[in-house]
Amino acid sequence: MKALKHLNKYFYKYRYQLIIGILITIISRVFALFTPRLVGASINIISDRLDGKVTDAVFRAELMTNILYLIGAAVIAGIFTFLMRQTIINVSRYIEYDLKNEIYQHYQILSLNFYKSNRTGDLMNRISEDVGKVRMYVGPAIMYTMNTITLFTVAIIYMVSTAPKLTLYTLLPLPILSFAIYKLSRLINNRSTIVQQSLSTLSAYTQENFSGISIIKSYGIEPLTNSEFDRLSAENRQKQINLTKVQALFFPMMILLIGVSNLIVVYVGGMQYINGEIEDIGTIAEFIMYVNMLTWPVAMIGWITSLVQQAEASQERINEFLDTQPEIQNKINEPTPIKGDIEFKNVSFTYDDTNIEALKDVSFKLKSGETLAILGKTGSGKSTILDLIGRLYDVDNNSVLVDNKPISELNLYSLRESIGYVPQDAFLFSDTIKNNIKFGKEDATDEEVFEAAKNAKVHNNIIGFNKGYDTILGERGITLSGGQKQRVSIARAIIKKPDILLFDDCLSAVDTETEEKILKNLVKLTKDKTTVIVSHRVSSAKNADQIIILDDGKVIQSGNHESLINTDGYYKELYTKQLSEKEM
Ligand SMILES: Nc1ncnc2c1ncn2[C@@H]1O[C@H](COP(=O)(O)OP(=O)(O)OP(=O)(O)O)[C@@H](O)[C@H]1O
Repeated sequence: MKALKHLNKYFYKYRYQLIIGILITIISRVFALFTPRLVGASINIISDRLDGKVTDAVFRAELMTNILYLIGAAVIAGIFTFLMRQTIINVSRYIEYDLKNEIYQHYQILSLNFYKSNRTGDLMNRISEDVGKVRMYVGPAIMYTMNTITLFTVAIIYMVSTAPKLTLYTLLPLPILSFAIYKLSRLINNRSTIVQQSLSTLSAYTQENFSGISIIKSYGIEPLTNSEFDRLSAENRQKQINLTKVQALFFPMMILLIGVSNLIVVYVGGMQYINGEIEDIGTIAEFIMYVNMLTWPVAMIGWITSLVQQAEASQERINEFLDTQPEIQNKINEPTPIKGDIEFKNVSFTYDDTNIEALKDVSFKLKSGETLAILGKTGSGKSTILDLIGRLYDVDNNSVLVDNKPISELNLYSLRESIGYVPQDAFLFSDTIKNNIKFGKEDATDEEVFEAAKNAKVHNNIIGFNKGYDTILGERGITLSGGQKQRVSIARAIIKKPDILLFDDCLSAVDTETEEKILKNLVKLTKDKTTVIVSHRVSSAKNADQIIILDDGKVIQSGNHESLINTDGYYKELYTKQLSEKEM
């Protein structure tokens, strides 16, 4: 139960609703338990009438009163049972909502490394499946526990006061029932977990195939994917059948044990009545009703135990993530305005997970408003420099400085707010084009959106779509071309008007003519902004104040366009090669 302690703060938050819920549960059960007593009393009065002990008038009056009480008790018990669900189950839904938000907010602050070491499916599972299992503890488990305790306490008081010996015999099979249900529930849960796992394998496989459908079609491997799907599906079917087998045992077992209890009541109760140990025949009817009312809650004890065990396991998995501390911590609470000076002082950086030394002794200094272009072969460390400027990873020795301060001494959120980042693989959300651009500035007006799109040279493409800026992208909508995606992504960054702009090879899918036009616009827009452009093309770098060339994490050349084209080396070779390609 240690892991479930995490939920105590929520129980405290909803304490009043829970207390009311518990009181309502008690009231509903007390009223429900009037029924057996009233049925017993009604049979007794019938028996008395048959024996001539009461007059017809008394018989009619008493029977009628009992019937009215029975209806009244059933109605009240019904209303309170409704309210019981409305309070306790509602609280469980509130707690489920709060817990999901807590987990989601925590996910948001965790560092990139966390996302690399955990699979997306697992993150999703913990926030949906596991939270669902925890809710079963918060809601149904608590509700049925209260239900069982109240029902048991009141019923046993009534039963012992009526016929103590018969009570003992009646209750004998119940612990066996509870134990059997517990065992069965565990078996059911184990098998459902196996079914869940096989379902997620099946859906992960299907999802991946749908995403890569164009590859599957162009390679003509549909028969292969069909037979793999068939295999996974057959596996899942077998697991479902195994689960159904044990599930099918649940009700027969309950019916068997209720039957045995009923038999005991009829047999032992009948013998006691004949022997004169119990006075009224109505007691037997009353006890049969108790047995039937108690069987379900007793079975519940077994079920609840297994629910709590599952919730405990799920909460443990949730806590494992909630206890994970973000590697990148914000140490400064007050916002720090950012000017945009950037300096790398002999920066070396190794990725923990791969042990790849991506940067080796890299140094450069960029004043606010200046532009730096980074060129180099693939895998030479260019994107890593941008990641370090956005503090997606921390370097050990305070060697990355922004505004002359170690980057870790700036407010993390101020830093990130001041950055407009265009990644290498433009990611667009399944939303309208307009909202995708406004992502950079939520309160942007339509005019600002159009202007950003014009500067990114994508406006004309967008207005060419039937729904223009309201065109939905992604799975539910149209697919943009690689170059269009990159340009929407640029518009998203420039609409923000950030102090620092980071472009990661974001014009690679754009033809050179459009690139030229976008770069022209960017020169105007980034005049007073610190800009870092990663590229494989000289055309993107030539206007920069500074250019550095990386090779295997090291700076092998630096300078500006003029100086570099006059020096033998990577830049000059690239320039000559790209110039001749252009002329061809
Ligand atoms: N998140 C990461 N985790 C571990 N290793 C990484 C990570 N990102 C990059 N690397 C490694 O670090 C090295 C530098 O990668 P980086 O992405 O900075 O290169 P790049 O110059 O931007 O390459 P490209 O031009 O292909 O985009 C590569 O060897 C890469 O495999």
